[in-house]
Amino acid sequence: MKIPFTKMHGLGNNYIYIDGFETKINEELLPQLSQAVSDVNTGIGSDGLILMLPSTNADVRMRIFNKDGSEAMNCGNGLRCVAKLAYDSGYVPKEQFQIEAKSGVVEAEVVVIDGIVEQVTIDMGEPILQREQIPMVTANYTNETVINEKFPVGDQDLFATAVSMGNPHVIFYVEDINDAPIDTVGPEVTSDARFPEGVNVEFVEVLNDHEINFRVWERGSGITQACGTGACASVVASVLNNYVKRGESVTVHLDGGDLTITWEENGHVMMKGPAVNVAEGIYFLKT
Ligand SMILES: N[C@@H](CCC[C@H](N)C(=O)O)C(=O)O
Repeated sequence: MKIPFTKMHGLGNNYIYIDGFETKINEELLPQLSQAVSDVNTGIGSDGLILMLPSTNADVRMRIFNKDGSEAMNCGNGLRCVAKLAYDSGYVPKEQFQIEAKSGVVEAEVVVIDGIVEQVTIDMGEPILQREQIPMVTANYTNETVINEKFPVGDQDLFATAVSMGNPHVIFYVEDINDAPIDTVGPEVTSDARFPEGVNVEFVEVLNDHEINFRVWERGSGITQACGTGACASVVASVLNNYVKRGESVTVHLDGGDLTITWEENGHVMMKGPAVNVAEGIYFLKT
């Protein structure tokens, strides 16, 4: 089967995008297709697969599969790229519109320069802070929320803040982002039994009350250059830990560039950043 695709990235977090308005793929093949296209040696090379689809309750719908084939509930960088793809390809001929993800419907606004979308703002909605909804399981806990809570990993006592942006995130603060134990703690914590659905693992260095450094080990994909939902969760965590202020914008420096995130007074998290086309082509799926 020949599958037309667009490769896009948001700050280096790159996915293979398939236009599901045009191309219909058997549902059961999607996990294996994500694994196959993501492989840099035998596929195209990506952090996973994203489908842009018609929606019955929004203007367009996104489905996201990680590199390992697991389907995720949400993807911040993916939402910005789907917004660009939907607008640039003419499916959604307006600058403000709605995108449906598995985690719910969000509002998108595109910034168009010379007819092409360059930046996208997404209203990511309200974070989920209740432990059991993240979901995180802890024996005999006293607090409903998980803010700077002792979290032993091996022989170390780390301190965790947990936030869901429709998908689960755990944030650890470090003195220097360059020393973040991303390739040891990342893979260990992502499948820790305390997170029954797994978790995206983030390290944050606070630079000042408007800027943080950020690195991520993504559930299902490993180290990526950026994670939009993770950046949002990290700003929420940084408000909860009194490092930055609610209602003020924070620049998140990720490996692939910067995102501007604000946890608004009304409870919604706003994310603004770029969406970029890389290539178009045909993938040959062996069935
Ligand atoms: N890169 C994404 C998040 C993708 C899904 C995540 N790995 C999960 O399993 O929840 C983003 O930009 O938010």
